Amino acid sequence: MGPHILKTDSVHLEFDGRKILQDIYLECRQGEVVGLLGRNGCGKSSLLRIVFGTLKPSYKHISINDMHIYKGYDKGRVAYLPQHGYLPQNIRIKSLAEPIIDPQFWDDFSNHPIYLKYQDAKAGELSGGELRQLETLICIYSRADFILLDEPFTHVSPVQTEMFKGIIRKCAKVKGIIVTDHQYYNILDVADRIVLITDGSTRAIKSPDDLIRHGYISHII
Ligand SMILES: Nc1ncnc2c1ncn2[C@@H]1O[C@H](COP(=O)(O)OP(=O)(O)OP(=O)(O)O)[C@@H](O)[C@H]1O
Repeated sequence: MGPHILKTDSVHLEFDGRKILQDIYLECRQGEVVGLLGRNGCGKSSLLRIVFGTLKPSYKHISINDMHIYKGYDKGRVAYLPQHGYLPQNIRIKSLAEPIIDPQFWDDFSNHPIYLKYQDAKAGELSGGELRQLETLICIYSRADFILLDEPFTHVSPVQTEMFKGIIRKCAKVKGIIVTDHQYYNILDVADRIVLITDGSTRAIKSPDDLIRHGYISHII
């Protein structure tokens, strides 16, 4: 069997009569990193939440290998790193992580310094940045076939960003990963393909110049 393919199509999302998403096609195959870009408020987080299953639009069609799925999180097929924390505060990190982490990546995860340091601590005992690091690692190394990452680079130091990019590339050898962040240069670096959301629609980006043409960046740094 070929690589699994997650397809998201025909999403229609409105808030209070305001159209947010209307002409969406987003595909992700196991083995690739798809970068999702777009201006503030264009609907990137909403789209990831729709794929994960925690936001219900008026219409959507989501499938894995052309089999319709209702909620990405069912059967753990899709994992999602939200912009804001998701780990419960009062359970030890070790107990939280063990059932979530993909066994093929357990050695990588469990030897990571942040896990070695905090495996017996509870989420509430970590600093904001440390917690973000740990949450991001747990999500990327999770058992899901498809990983959705919402702003993994935003609250971490440059050296952590480089480390995350390496882990994303490694895990994407066997998983499909969709990642969004306003650090677009890191997205351009880590992604195999770029999709931009503008005016409620997805557009395939072929070169950084397309990002200028669509008004997402004014120049390339
Ligand atoms: N629960 C809600 N009720 C009303 N409007 C909402 C709700 N959630 C999101 N929106 C609106 O939908 C639009 C898309 O929001 P979303 O968070 O998906 O954007 P985004 O592209 O992820 O933005 P950013 O880059 O700033 O994080 C925004 O205009 C936002 O105000």
